[in-house]
Parts: sequence; structure tokens; C-alpha cells
Amino acid sequence: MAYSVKEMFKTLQGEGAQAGRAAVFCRFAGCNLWTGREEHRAEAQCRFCDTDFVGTDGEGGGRFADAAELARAIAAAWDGDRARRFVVFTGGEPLLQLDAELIAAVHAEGFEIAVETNGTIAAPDGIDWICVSPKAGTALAQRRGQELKLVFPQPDLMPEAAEELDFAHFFLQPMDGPERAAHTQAAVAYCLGHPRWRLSLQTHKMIGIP
Ligand SMILES: C[S@@+](CC[C@H](N)C(=O)[O-])C[C@H]1O[C@@H](n2cnc3c(N)ncnc32)[C@H](O)[C@@H]1O
Ligand SMILES: Nc1nc2[nH]cc(C(=O)O)c2c(=O)[nH]1
Ligand code: SF4
Ligand SMILES: [Mg+2]
Repeated sequence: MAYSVKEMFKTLQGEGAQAGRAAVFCRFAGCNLWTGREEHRAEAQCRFCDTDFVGTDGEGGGRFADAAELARAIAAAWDGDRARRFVVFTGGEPLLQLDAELIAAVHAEGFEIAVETNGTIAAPDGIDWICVSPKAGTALAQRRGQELKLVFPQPDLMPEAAEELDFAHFFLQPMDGPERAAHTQAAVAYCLGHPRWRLSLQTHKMIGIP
């Protein structure tokens, strides 16, 4: 199938258990929880998004005709040592587009594959690192993986409700926006009182990298 990619770039993973690791970020266009248009934000299912995922006009973005073409572009974006090649599929919601064919093509290029998903769509087999970031008021289809990364606080989605899920790592990530400092303090306090949860900071924003 063809794929719509907003942007693609190599940077360090900023968040979660893989923070600090070099990765190609492939940001798919489109999401099932928000149109991405500001005039629809107040009515969206997910209202705190920090990302522009509309269209295919970003750096390294475009329409890719098939899996082989997109896998080649991902490999070209990894301009270093072949060892420890790593791609993070994000968006938008990547599980609207990431399929078995693309997973196979990117594995064939020697990459480990991670995904950042809202968890409302079950992941296809073969992804090496699944990070689910659940959103209040939505039904969770993907209930297992490597990393659960809960944006905090979401008053209608308390961490306690997520603890029964089958993940190796549990992170709270302070919700960015005008209240970021207060959200960060609240997340710190929660982690201190509930030590199964660890703090995930968006480190790329602190140091000004994509
Ligand atoms: C832009 S989303 C794309 C992937 C997928 N749609 C999802 O929500 O997981 C990438 C990550 O950023 C997180 N995120 C989005 N907006 C945020 C904000 N305002 N503050 C902190 N994290 C945010 C998401 O929860 C997710 O973990
Ligand atoms: N550096 C960096 N790390 C990230 N981790 C998750 C991101 C995302 O937008 O999915 C992201 C991002 O946009 N940049
Ligand atoms: S689900 Fe992810 S991409 Fe979609 S609006 Fe929410 S944070 Fe943004
Ligand atoms: Mg981001």
C-alpha cells in the first residue's frame, strides 16, 4: 500500500526508556483521535496534542508508493554506522498505516522497530518496541507491550487504572502546555508515592532538537 508521511528525520529519542538513543523518526500523517486542525481541538477525543501531523509537507515527508520505497527512505535518513539502526514510527497515529509489509521491509534494512501509539488500534506482529500512551475516554485495544507512557494528569484516566496492563515499564510524562511546570510537579509527587511509575521528561524539547 501507499503511505502518507508528515516528516522524517534522525534525532535522539527524547522520551521514555529509550531516551537518548539515536533513531529515525517516521511521523505518519493523520490520527483517529483528532483531525489535527485547531478549530476541531475542543471537540476532539484527544485535546492536548503537541504535534502537527497534517499533510505530507514536512522535512523528509511525502507520499511513498510502497513499503520498499519507504524503507529505502528510512535507511537513507540513517546516515551513520549500520549497527543499532533504530526507527520510531509515530504520528499522528502510526497504527493507521504501519503494516506487516512495511515491518518486513524495514527489518530487512537492519532496523529495530519502535512505535508510539495511542493504543486504540491493535499492533501488527513483529514490532520490537511498543510504547502505548492511552488517552482518557478511549477504549484500549493494545494492552501489552514494552512501555506504557501515560501523559499526566488526565483526570479521567488515573495511573491506577493502567497498572493491570501487561507492560515492562510504566512512565508518567507531564502534559506539556501552559501548565507544564505544575504538571511536572504533580507527576514527580505521584512517582514518589507510587514507585512502580517513573518520570519521563520530553528531553528533546529541553535541548532544542527535533
Ligand atoms: C504526538 S503522539 C503520536 C503517537 C500516538 N498518536 C500517541 O498519542 O501515542 C507522541 C507522544 O507524545 C505524547 N504527547 C502528545 N501531546 C503531549 C503533550 N502535550 N505533553 C506531553 N506529551 C504529549 C503522546 O501521548 C505520545 O506519547
Ligand atoms: N526527539 C523526539 N523524541 C520523541 N519521542 C516521541 C516523539 C513523538 O512525537 O512521537 C518524539 C519527538 O517528536 N522527538
Ligand atoms: S492520539 Fe497522539 S497524535 Fe493523535 S491527537 Fe492524541 S497525542 Fe496527537
Ligand atoms: Mg513529539
